[in-house]
Amino acid sequence: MNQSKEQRILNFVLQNAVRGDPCSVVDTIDKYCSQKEWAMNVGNEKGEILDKTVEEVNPSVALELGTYCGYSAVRISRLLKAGARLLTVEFNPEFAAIAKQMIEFAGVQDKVKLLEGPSEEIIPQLKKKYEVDTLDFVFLDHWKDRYRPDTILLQECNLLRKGSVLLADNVIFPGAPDFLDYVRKSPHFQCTYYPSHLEYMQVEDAMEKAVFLG
Ligand SMILES: O=c1[nH]cnc2c(O)c(F)c(-c3ccc(F)cc3)cc12
Ligand SMILES: [Mg+2]
Repeated sequence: MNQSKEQRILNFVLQNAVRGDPCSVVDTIDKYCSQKEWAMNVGNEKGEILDKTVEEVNPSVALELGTYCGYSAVRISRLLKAGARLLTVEFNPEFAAIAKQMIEFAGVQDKVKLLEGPSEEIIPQLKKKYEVDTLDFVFLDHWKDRYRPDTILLQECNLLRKGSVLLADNVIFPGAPDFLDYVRKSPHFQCTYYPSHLEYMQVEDAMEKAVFLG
């Protein structure tokens, strides 16, 4: 049976990146996806905005919604301090299987817990099943129609504390207008807009940072 694009990306990393070196994994995925096949990794330009936000927050507990091939899970976890952890949620089992191998090859498996299933089912389990108190950082990079409901669900589950930082990818393309409207109008969030470009393309995109005010 012929390979999926995601399997081709993983194979390229296994053959060309340095095992145990997260930066080489990130750079190798970017090389493949800019030169051979486009894929929906956050990419290097928006990835630098992600890096700066993670470094600023320096989270002990981080959540990612939308693992895909593991690019941003590797990118985020390479910046985490000793003992800090990233929980990453992926709905698609094929993507989750690729991401698991990507995370292990990068050598960040001790910092990353990959949770397979729909975000709306996993978020309510984080406190009891995954021993989360509150989240310091949340990267929203899954399905654009879930950004707003999952942000509300995180609040309902008391997973955000004063200062928790949400960072959302693709708020321009494909776009998450209801999410932007919600966080920008809410008195509980302080928002910042970061214009950028769609990964590997000269198409406008942006990221939105929303700090929970309690
Ligand atoms: O579904 C997505 N989840 C998370 N991130 C995405 C992304 O960064 C994209 F560019 C895109 C995308 C897909 C097709 C296009 F033509 C343009 C952007 C989709 C997603
Ligand atoms: Mg994205």
